[in-house]
Formats: sequence, structure tokens, C-alpha cells
Amino acid sequence: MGTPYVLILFYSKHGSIAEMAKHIARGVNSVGGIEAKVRQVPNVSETCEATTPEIPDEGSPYATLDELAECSGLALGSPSYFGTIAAPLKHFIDQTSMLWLTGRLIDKPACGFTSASSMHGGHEQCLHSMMTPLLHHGMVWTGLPYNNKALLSTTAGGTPYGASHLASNTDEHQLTNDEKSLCEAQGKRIAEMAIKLAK
Ligand SMILES: Cc1cc2nc3c(=O)[nH]c(=O)nc-3n(C[C@H](O)[C@H](O)[C@H](O)COP(=O)(O)O)c2cc1C
Repeated sequence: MGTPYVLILFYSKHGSIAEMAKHIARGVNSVGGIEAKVRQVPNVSETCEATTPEIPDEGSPYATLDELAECSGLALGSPSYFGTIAAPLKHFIDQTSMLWLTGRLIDKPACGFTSASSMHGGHEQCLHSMMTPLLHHGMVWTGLPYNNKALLSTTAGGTPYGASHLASNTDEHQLTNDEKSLCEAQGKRIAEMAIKLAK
């Protein structure tokens, strides 16, 4: 059996979520005995099922259902689209019926991270919408507790429900220091929870 891993599974069209994923991975990899596996999902076509090359032109490799089944913990990342999960990530989740039927994800820790272009445009709501399917899978939701001081000082993203990024600046992918610190705290926490729950 290989090293246990936290799957960082995301969709990112313009790069903010991909940037957050790097900082979450850094947090995961700061914990001994577990590592980050960073995977994206492909976009979906507007008219029919898209066929994509197995290896994306850029960014992380595409996730497989086996990688989700085998993970010790999950960090799910989606841009906030009308306050909820972006369709490509929802499409991937909607292919997980077999994992639900076999209970493969029960008792594994999960967390969410999101990015939205307006301050009150759905950070919390999107994180809550990610929680729903993962609770159906029996996963244990882990938020971000307030001993992370950046939750009190942030003037951009960051919520107790999960890390978030406010993508309204000129360089919309650039995270603030507080946002980076909360992403790293989220990665560290999900890794520590994965180790605790595996015992
Ligand atoms: C279809 C669509 C819907 C969106 N809905 C919202 C929204 O409800 N609230 C918001 O603040 N931003 C919204 N946005 C902006 C994205 O959430 C934001 O640009 C995000 O940072 C994109 O992440 P990415 O750079 O990883 O693709 C929307 C963008 C698109 C394309």
C-alpha cells in the first residue's frame, strides 16, 4: 500500500481555485505520514458529453474515481457559480454512485474551498452546497476553527466553513496573505484529521 493521501479535487476555469489548491497542498504536505494528491476535473460541454484528452493541456492531471475511492481525506474546490458548485465538479460527483453504494467514503474527513468574485456573492453558500453530497457519502465535514487568527483579520476571503478567495482584484488569482494562511491551515487540518480518523 502506498503513502496515504488527501485528494485535492477541483475545477478551475480561470486559475483562482488552482492557486488555492497549491496552498492547501502545502498545508497537507506539512504533516508527516500523508501527502497531497492534486487533481482537477475537465470542463463539460454545453451541448453534449465532452471528450477530453486523458492528460490536460495544462495544470494537474484529471482525477479518476479510483483516486477518490482510495483517498484518506478530501479537499473539494469549486468556483462559486450562482452561489453553488460549478457544473464540471458536480458532474464528477454525480458519477460517484458506486462509491456511495459501497460506502467507500464513509468516515473519511472532507473539506471545501471556493473562490467568488464578489464579497457577498456566495462564498459560504457554495461551501455549504459542497457539504451536502459529501454528507450523503458519510464523510466527516471539517471546517476552519477560529484559532486560525486570519479568520478574524481577513478583509477578503476566508470562512469558518472552509477557505475562500475574493477574486475581485485586478490580478484575480493573487491570494492575500490571510487567504494563503487559511488555505494552508485547511490543508494541515484535513491531513491531521485523516490520520486521526484512520486509527
Ligand atoms: C457561470 C458563472 C457564475 C458565477 N457566479 C458567481 C456568483 O454567484 N458569485 C460570485 O461572487 N462570483 C461568481 N462568479 C465568478 C467566479 O466564482 C470567480 O471568478 C471565481 O474566482 C472563478 O474561479 P476560477 O478562477 O478558479 O475559475 C461566476 C462566474 C461564472 C463563470
